[in-house]
Amino acid sequence: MAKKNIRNFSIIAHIDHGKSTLSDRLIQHCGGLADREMAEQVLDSMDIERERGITIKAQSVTLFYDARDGERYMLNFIDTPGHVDFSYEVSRSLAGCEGALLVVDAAQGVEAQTLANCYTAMDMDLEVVPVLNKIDLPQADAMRVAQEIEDIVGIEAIDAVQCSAKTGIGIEEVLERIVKQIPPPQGIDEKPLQALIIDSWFDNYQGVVSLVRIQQGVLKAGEKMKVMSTGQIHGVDKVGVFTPKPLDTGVLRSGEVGFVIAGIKDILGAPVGDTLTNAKDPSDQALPGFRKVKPQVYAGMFPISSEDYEKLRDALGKLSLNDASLFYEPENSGALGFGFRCGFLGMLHMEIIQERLEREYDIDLITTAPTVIYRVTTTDGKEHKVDNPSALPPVNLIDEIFEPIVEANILVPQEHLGNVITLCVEKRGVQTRMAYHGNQVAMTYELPMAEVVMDFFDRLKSTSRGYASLDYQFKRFQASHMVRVDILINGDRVDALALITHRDNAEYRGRAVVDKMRELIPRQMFDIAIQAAIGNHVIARSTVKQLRKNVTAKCYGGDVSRKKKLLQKQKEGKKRMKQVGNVEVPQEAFLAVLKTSK
Ligand SMILES: Nc1nc2c(ncn2[C@@H]2O[C@H](COP(=O)(O)OP(=O)(O)OP(=O)(O)O)[C@@H](O)[C@H]2O)c(=O)[nH]1
Repeated sequence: MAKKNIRNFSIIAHIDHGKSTLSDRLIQHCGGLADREMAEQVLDSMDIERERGITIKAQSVTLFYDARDGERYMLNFIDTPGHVDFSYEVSRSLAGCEGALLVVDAAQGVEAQTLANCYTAMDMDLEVVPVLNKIDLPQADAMRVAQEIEDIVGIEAIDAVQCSAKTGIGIEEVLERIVKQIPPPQGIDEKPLQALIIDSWFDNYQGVVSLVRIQQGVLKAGEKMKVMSTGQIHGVDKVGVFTPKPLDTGVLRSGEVGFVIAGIKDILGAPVGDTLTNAKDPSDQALPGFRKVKPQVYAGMFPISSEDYEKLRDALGKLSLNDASLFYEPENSGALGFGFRCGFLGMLHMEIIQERLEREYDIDLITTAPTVIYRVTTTDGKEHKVDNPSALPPVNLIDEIFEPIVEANILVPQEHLGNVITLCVEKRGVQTRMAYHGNQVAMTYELPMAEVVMDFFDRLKSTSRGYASLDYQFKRFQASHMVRVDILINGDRVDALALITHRDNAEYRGRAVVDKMRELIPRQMFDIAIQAAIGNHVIARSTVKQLRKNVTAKCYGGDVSRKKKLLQKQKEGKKRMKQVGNVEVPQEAFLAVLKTSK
């Protein structure tokens, strides 16, 4: 395809503004799928994504569009995730594009997440094309929302295309705008190959599949390619595009986006952000790649059954291949045995990884309370990074603890402003900016990251009836009065239950965990004391009273088989327990800490 007839674009949209529906419509309009195949949304391909209705991994699809000017165009659409946890993946997808559609729900208006992603696109010099979706809704107000886009985003939007991805109105106009407004890619086929790896994933039959954007040169099946960071050389087996079904084309030229399969079996063989080049005539320069994202939330993941340890290591390895932000290293806990300390972008990311491990890899897990990274200076003048409460130095050696602070941008309609401000204050937030745009209020807060990553997003949504939206990024470390709260069971400190919290919240959280544990730990043959303590100072305590439990007492008579069955059942129940000293603690109790944030 001539370069002037290629368009590479992404869609930027807030969750639920209709990105998936619109992309399916575009695919349908260009004849990529039969009607019956449209029943399933195509681009959200992972099970979990479909169930939660959110888009996580970048995917791509190549469409052929016969435009009104009589020319045929190749449209490469690269999907982007919409959730606040995944904004780094957005910049990854955008790196393969010259333009982006900014899809805004014509009833809801602009939301914070859209804003952040839009600025990323503008920073990368992409052409941003506004699209007002859902104009079929009676409450849609295209003029108001167009004005909002101009005021808040700062791009021209008065003659923005209006469409309904649901009914199909305006879809052809959207395609026309893509062709007219987004510039074609640059790049010269005759130069040495440079292909940027946008995404890589593991396919059980074909090995590693990579989605690439060819910046210059040509990538051909049958030739040899080199992975620039490692110098490894592989024979190129297959090259093609997703239409959305994989279609072998045998070649990808500069400016094009498609997949490459080169029999790479090692899951680290084609890292995202790396550059592929031709082995015979290599480029001497790698592409800039992506900003490395650092995990922000850490938690321990332990297999319930210790036999699953190797399986867990293998699964984490596979998941981290196309998820550069997933971090893991071995961790050993006194209470939970061998497992991994894992780092995530946020709580949603953590939940998704946990679900995938349980569902796709069939591993039962215990996850410990998530924590952010603290910077700790000790009296010997050293500085430590602490991502695990149990690794916090003893109180008497600590000089100061610094906690991460984020800058959060919040957009909220005026009627919910009071509630949102109350929430931010409760979360120790400090307002730094506030501006009115029509009915919307844009605020900037500095908030402790620990407060934001826990349940802030959910609380924000519920306190504003779903209307407030949020975007945040790390700003700096700040000295804070943080303490470690230990949980003791019959005098034994349980490392997996320790948590770091602000001194002002310590009593509340200690009390909440102790109460929750008391509900969850079953009575045993002796009293169980549960305590929360800061150093040696106990801040909350509670007792699970003893009970002599005789499960077989109900079986009068000599029915041995029934007695055996009951004993067997009791034994199975025990498998889901962890032994702490002489106390059996059920798995749910380890999760209690998660549910007691304030
Ligand atoms: N009335 C109306 N509803 C629409 C339109 N487009 C999408 N929807 C509905 O809006 C909801 C969200 O649409 P999705 O396409 O799943 O939204 P999304 O932005 O892809 O969401 P994520 O995948 O989570 O990023 C669905 O219930 C759609 O049926 C439209 O033009 N009109």
